[in-house]
Amino acid sequence: MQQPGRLIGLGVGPGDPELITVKALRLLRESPVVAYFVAKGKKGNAFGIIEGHLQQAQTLLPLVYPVTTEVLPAPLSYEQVISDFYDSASEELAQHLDAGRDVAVICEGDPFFYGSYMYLHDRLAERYQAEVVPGVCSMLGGASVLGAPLVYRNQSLSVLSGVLPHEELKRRLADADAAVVMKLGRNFPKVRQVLEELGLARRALYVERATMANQKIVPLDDVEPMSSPYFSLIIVPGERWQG
Ligand SMILES: C[C@@]1(CC(=O)O)C2=NC(=C\c3[nH]c(c(CCC(=O)O)c3CC(=O)O)Cc3[nH]c(c(CC(=O)O)c3CCC(=O)O)/C=C3\N/C(=C\2)[C@@H](CCC(=O)O)[C@]3(C)CC(=O)O)/[C@H]1CCC(=O)O
Ligand SMILES: C[S@@+](CC[C@H](N)C(=O)[O-])C[C@H]1O[C@@H](n2cnc3c(N)ncnc32)[C@H](O)[C@@H]1O
Repeated sequence: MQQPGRLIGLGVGPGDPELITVKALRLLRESPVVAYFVAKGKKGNAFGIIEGHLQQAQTLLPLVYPVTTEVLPAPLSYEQVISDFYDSASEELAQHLDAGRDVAVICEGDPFFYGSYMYLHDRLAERYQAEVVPGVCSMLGGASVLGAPLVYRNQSLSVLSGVLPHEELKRRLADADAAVVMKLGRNFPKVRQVLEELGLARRALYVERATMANQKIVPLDDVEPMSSPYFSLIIVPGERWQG
């Protein structure tokens, strides 16, 4: 019987192509099938990071999100559409794995840090051998380009989703020594408002597409509310410790 292929979750870092690990690069080059998530009509951030390393013989498997920001007509629900999408993407991968081919799923940043790969992993890792290669995640790429040490001594770091409702975000930020707020995009105006209400806006730093060629660092006050892209984050660094 044919030995099944390996499922490989491959972190490729936050954007700068030099921030990929030696191991990820080796496994990328060795994988006959390379899968990647991508929004409709876009090139894919993860794909853009590694495309220069691809060889002709490799099979490319774009996994195109059926929806990211679009409003769905009733009776479709976002959760159902997304869950069906992960089911069918998993089956597509399973066909290659059953045929003995390794599949590398390339992931922007780290695969297990808010990565879509997790949903494939949850569906497939019990059936196939799975290997995950960590990547430099966006908040660490962000801290480095912002020149912002994150946490000193005994401080704790809160990683928050900008999708949280106003009051919950406020409660969690009020308690945090240091924080990273992910998933800005349309959530940006709410997040900035919360930071202002807590008196944290002056400490907060904002970056779009950290470490990518089109990276943009803008003072929080100057960000156009509706122009913040999904690939942006805010860091509230821990108070400097006079060590
Ligand atoms: C709905 C929404 C809300 C939310 O974030 O919760 C959401 N994505 C939104 C927008 C959006 N997503 C993307 C773009 C194009 C970006 C561009 O190309 O510039 C845009 C913006 C646009 O389309 O304009 C692409 C994308 N998405 C993910 C990755 C990375 C990866 O998968 O690794 C990549 C890059 C792939 C690549 O290119 O490499 C991953 C995730 N995105 C999810 C949800 C989760 C999956 C669904 C689920 O299961 O719920 C998951 C897994 C995160 C998770 O589960 O935490 C939010 C609407 C917010 C709003 O309303 O404004
Ligand atoms: C679906 S999560 C993917 C996170 C990724 N797996 C990681 O390890 O960072 C997408 C969110 O990560 C953040 N993000 C990812 N890459 C980024 C980058 N290069 N610059 C700024 N934010 C980024 C944004 O907050 C975005 O909404």
